[in-house]
Amino acid sequence: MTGDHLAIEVSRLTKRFGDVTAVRDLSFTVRPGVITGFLGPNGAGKTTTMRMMTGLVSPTGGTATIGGRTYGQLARPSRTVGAVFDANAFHSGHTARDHLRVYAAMGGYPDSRVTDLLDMLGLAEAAHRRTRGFSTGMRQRLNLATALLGDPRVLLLDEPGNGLDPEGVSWLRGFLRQFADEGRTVLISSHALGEIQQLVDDVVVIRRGELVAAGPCSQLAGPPAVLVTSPDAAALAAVLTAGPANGGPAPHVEAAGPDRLRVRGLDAPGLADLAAAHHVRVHELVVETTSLEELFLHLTRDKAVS
Ligand SMILES: Nc1ncnc2c1ncn2[C@@H]1O[C@H](COP(=O)(O)OP(=O)(O)OP(=O)(O)O)[C@@H](O)[C@H]1O
Repeated sequence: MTGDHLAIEVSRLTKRFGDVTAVRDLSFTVRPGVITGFLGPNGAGKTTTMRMMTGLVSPTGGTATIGGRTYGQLARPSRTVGAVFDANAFHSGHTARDHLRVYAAMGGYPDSRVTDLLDMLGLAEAAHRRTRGFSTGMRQRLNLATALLGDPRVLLLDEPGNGLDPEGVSWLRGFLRQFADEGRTVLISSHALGEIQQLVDDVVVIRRGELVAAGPCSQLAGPPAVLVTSPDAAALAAVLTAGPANGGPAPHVEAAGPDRLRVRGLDAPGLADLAAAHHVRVHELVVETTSLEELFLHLTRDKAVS
């Protein structure tokens, strides 16, 4: 199956609940083969959007399709899309195996699939324990197992990092990476960036139901800046702003302290070489990358109303 069959396409999606517009004219694409983070502050509309992707909520306007089809148009939806929404949606008296068997029976999947998934998600030893005693991490794994029953090619996870310990996050990262490396599509929502920053390749950022930014993290964050410390900072700034001898664009330079400059548009080796060529002393070079956290705060900050 080629990638396009696995892309999620959200087009002019809108959802109103009475007076509340939870999602407003939202459009973005989620591509297969990578992990996409769906980010936004609490109440931004992430869950509502994901519920519309899976037919649990019907849009007021627009469409959400998977491989060109709405959820309702998919022949066997659980073979295409697996979704995890609520970490606590278990019958507390059921064991992990019971829980999976109920869903397997509903989807028409064999018992052997239940056994395989319990193994695959590290739940084999807990298979006969009642879910009421499960930790958050175990609940998340069981939810994931449920979503994976149909061996779907698209996985939607709503706040999967919630309550996971570092080991759980690391396990989830490995699991999702493998899933994406097989060319499948992964969309995971979060309002807590720290939880998914190490996990995602692309991001879709929304705020108050509207798109704020979308694309690969590396592109959104922009090229890294280089912080250079030099006792000859003024001389270095002059050399830099004069631009390269070949007439190419000059890097952008700003003061970042008495002996420091922040330089964009020239990488650290280029900067060091240029300084050496002009006999300008350099004491320190630090490459500054914008973290997703900073980007997110910047993008979702409430702008002053003019
Ligand atoms: N069934 C509903 N009826 C009325 N309002 C709703 C309903 N579901 C969601 N909303 C409202 O829509 C808005 C978006 O909610 P949603 O749960 O989609 O946001 P979210 O980004 O997932 O938030 P969180 O990170 O807190 O889970 C909120 O204002 C919420 O109160």
